[in-house]
Amino acid sequence: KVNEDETARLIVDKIPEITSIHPDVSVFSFTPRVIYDDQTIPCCLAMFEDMGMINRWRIHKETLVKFVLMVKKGYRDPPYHNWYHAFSVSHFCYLLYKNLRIDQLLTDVELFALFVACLCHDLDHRGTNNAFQVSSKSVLAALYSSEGSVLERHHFAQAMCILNTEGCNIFENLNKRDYEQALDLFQEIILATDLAHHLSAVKDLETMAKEGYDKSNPRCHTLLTCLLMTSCDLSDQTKGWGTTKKIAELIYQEFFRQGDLEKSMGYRPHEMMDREKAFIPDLQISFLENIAMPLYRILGDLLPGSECVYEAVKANRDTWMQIRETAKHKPITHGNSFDFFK
Ligand SMILES: Cc1nc2ccc(C(=O)NCC(C)C)cc2n2c(-c3cc(OC(C)(C)C)ccc3Cl)nnc12
Ligand SMILES: [Mg+2]
Repeated sequence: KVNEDETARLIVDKIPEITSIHPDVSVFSFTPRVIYDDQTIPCCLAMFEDMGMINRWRIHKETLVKFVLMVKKGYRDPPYHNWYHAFSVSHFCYLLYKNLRIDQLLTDVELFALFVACLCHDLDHRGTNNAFQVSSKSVLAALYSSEGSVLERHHFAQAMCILNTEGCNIFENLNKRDYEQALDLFQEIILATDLAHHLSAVKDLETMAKEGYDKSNPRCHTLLTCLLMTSCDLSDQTKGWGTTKKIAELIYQEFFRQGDLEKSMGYRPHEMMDREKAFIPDLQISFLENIAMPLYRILGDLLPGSECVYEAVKANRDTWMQIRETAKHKPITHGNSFDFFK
């Protein structure tokens, strides 16, 4: 439940000038996770404002405040897939807008749908993945497993519930055409955060990177919007080593809890979810080499000026390789997988 006085204060207070949140808030190296929890909503309002979305889409401030508050409260508190993940993902979308002028490649409806999708893309995440929904016969699997992307369909459904809540529909003043397009894009972008969907699109993304972006081609718009969403989703990997290390701790806390659940259900968990088998440096090196680096490589090919982002991800992969060498030369410890995080 959204408490009244918190809403009232946010509505009465002026939306802060974005640089008053932090002077470096619009540079790629800035880590949004340093922002205090009670500053995250004012920062979201400031990002909407700074991107000109409040005026462009005639969003009532009260509606925007209620919407963002409902979204923040719509996240549970697993180690990784919580509100701070959604907030940091949304901040990277703001960085793409401020630094790479993506407003010259996408329409303003696509940009708006993308930023709102960043905020909502993991709503009500339980800290377990799609495979677990099916193996545990969860309610979500019962609802969505026939179509696939079980979690992502739920995240979208939760977002629609918020938009359909009295006084929370930030799309309400869009004309009919923009409204329908925005909601279609919104769903498509959230479904694009399913890793399986991304992996099936990589070939087409690589072709587009080679042939170049054609602004008049609708397929290019769809591919780019999905690529920008997944780039935002993984953006913790584009910061310094301190963030990469901290995120690995959170992700494997979440993965190992799922593995423990799977063991208690009589299943043998995936190695990356088994705290007794996982060797995190190897797992992170393969995730960065097979998923993250190719993704930001394509982004760098398509968006001049974003090469620095790819270089940051590569540097983090290199650091994991150093960690791996050191950890491998240590005597086998029978501690748990987080030992080298000490
Ligand atoms: C630091 C970091 N390590 C990860 C290590 C492994 C995996 C994983 O699922 N491996 C499964 C095997 C079959 C490949 C994901 C990881 N991961 C993600 C992530 C990305 C996702 O999909 C998009 C955004 C489309 C790429 C979807 C869900 C998640 Cl949790 N975000 N950060 C991470
Ligand atoms: Mg997700």
